[in-house]
Amino acid sequence: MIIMTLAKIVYASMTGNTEGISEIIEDAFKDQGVDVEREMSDDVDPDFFEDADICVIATYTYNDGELPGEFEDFYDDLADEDLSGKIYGVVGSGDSELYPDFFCHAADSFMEDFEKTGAKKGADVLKIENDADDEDTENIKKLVSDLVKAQSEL
Ligand SMILES: Cc1cc2nc3c(=O)[nH]c(=O)nc-3n(C[C@H](O)[C@H](O)[C@H](O)COP(=O)(O)O)c2cc1C
Repeated sequence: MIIMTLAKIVYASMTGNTEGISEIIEDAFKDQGVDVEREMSDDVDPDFFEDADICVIATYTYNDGELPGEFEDFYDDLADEDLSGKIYGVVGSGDSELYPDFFCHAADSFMEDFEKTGAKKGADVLKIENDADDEDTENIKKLVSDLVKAQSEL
């Protein structure tokens, strides 16, 4: 029996930028032959990542560095999860012109959150200016292949 790698993505998106980013992440995993599930933050329980091999968060940042409100409960619960033996990665969308001091801070917060779970970082945080352009799409593909490689080397 072949056991497939499973990647799970949770995202929050108010105006669609991060949703689009999460779709690019999903497609990149599929291109690598990885099973993938993608859910909105409102739709997931704290144990969502329990059966995942690779855990990915995609988040925008709100109100001067804050998490999206719809991610707060999941964020609080995530730190208490035991995700040892798994790989994690975080992608952020933000606006560095309007919020230069807080650019993608919610993504940084999730990197710290994951550290507490025992999961292993598979790639540095990726920060995207609003919606993903071609260069961002390439960077997302690189992040996904780094995550898959890190998982295969566990
Ligand atoms: C009220 C408000 C506050 C924001 N605060 C920040 C911020 O602190 N840091 C940041 O990088 N982006 C900030 N943004 C920009 C959004 O994160 C950015 O537009 C993002 O692409 C929105 O993602 P979405 O389309 O998935 O909702 C803010 C946007 C709004 C409307």
